[in-house]
Amino acid sequence: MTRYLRLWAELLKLSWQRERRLTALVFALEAGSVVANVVIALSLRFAVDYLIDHREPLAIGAACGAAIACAAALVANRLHGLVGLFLIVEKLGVVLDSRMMSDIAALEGIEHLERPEYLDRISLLQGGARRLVGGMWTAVRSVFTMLQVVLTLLLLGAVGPWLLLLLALAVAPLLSDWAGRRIETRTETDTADAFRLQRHLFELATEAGPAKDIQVARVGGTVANRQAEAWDRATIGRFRARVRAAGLRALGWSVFAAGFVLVLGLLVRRASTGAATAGEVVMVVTLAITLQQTVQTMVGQWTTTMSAGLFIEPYLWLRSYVTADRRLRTGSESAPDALHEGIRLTGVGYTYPGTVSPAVKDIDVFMPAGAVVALVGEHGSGKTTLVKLLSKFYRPQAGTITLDGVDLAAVETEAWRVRTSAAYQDFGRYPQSTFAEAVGLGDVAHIADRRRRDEAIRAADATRLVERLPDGISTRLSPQYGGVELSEGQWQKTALARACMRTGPLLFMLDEPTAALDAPSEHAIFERYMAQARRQAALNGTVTLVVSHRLSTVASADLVLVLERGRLVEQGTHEQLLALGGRYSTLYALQARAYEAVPRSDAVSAEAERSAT
Ligand SMILES: Nc1ncnc2c1ncn2[C@@H]1O[C@H](COP(=O)(O)OP(=O)(O)OP(=O)(O)O)[C@@H](O)[C@H]1O
Repeated sequence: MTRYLRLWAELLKLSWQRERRLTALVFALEAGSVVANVVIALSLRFAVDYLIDHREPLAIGAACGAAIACAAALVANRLHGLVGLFLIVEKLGVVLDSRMMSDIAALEGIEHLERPEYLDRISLLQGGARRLVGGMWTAVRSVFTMLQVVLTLLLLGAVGPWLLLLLALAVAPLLSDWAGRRIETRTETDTADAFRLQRHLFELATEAGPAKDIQVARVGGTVANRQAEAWDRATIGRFRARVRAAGLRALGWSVFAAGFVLVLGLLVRRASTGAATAGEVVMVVTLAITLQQTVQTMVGQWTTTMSAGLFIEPYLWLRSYVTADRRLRTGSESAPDALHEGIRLTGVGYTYPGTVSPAVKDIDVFMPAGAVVALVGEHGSGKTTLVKLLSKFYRPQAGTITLDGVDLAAVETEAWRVRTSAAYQDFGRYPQSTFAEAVGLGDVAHIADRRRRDEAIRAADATRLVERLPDGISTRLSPQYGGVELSEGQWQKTALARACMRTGPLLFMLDEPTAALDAPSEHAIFERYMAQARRQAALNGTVTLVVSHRLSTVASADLVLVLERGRLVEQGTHEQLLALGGRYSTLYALQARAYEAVPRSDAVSAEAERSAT
């Protein structure tokens, strides 16, 4: 609870700093509403008693006081709804949302996007900022509600201390709601994975890409059934929890209602014997109704506050995750300006969290400055993992990576990222941007540098692609944003051009950059990269690391690394590896035979395809 209180205090401070006047207004409205309710009860009491005593002017004055207080309470409530809920929650929600986004973006690693238990929390946080701020405001309101309860009880106590019994009765609905909320929250967390699964399956069946696979494989029915099962698992569980919680709440309210009837009966009996005045009876009835409404409000506020816990927990988790990430940040040294010796991996090993076998193990390799290094191997052999380790997305659990003898872990991650360029296998697409922006994002500091962008486009063999776009580089990359839909190969060329935006990286990584392109296209692009890599190498010793499945394409690399089940099994030049007659030469011979077997007509159409792109 202290964690929640600390968070609310922080959010309140934020509200005060950002929206001082509105925050003050909300506080004034809350206080006004509390005072107005007390004034109503007291005014009604005096109005009735003065009336019975035949002091009409005073009775009229008291009745007017009640009417004015009533109107003020009404206006305060309406205004509060507008100012408190809309302006503050909306405005602060936006601030908090962007804070969360920058926190997530500032994380060095990518585990939070890959591990299901982290993803669950991140997906809960999407759009949760308003609920968080709303929860804080509800907590503030409940302080005023409690003040209302205290004042109401003081007035009731003044008539007869036994009337305080009403408070004890009011605890019943609060307790029952607390128990109900616990059941609901627990079930929501337990069913979060089923909920995520059903959403994923729904998207799978309704998005153009996977829908094609599903249609061809004729598994639409299976996907639909699985989605329905996951949906049932999530919703039936949640429905049952809600029914149980509703039962508990009904019980709590029944206890309160029964006690309320009893207390009122007793009071009427006292009035009939002259132990209480008629004005007091009216005041107690008014106060009892206020108390009942206040308790109901309190329960509602409690429910809202606690349901915000669903977002507070992941939010607090995110903050401690971000803090831990910052603490774990190893590097403080700046990245070198140029590589003179090269990049060395010594005994590097990494096992993904939640898995048993290492994705890469005992990797010992030296990539000399200026070298073009090809990384080959079967699917799942650890190529991408190595690329991610070199990008500092993960920290090696064993061994070290050094740059000219300096441990990469000691180099500040931000500085290292600025000195790397990469086209990853699962590259980003940015469909809402223009082609120029999608390329320029590769080096935001130079996003408007036309010369650099044109060179990047040329290097990625994307000049003809731009010529075919209806608005050239200003074309938006999605029909939804008034642009065009790119093919997979065209997206890949865009990602490649983006990777070429940054000049002078120390490490240039291309993780299957041309997988969606035809062989001649890949060959042409690779040749161009090789020329560019050599130029870069001469300038600052750039190491170019290319992951590819087409061995013929990477044959001219200075060093070929062959990975098998996470281990580096062979390394050398293409010729050395062929002479070795091991894994590489077998794979190469297999691929060469397959190419020889391609009928000429296919080769011609591949060439024609290339010309058309
Ligand atoms: N995020 C992850 N969580 C758990 N295991 C993973 C994750 N990413 C990869 N792996 C596992 O690590 C191993 C190496 O994967 P990696 O992606 O590095 O292989 P790869 O050689 O790049 O494969 P491909 O050629 O298919 O891209 C595989 O067994 C894979 O299942």
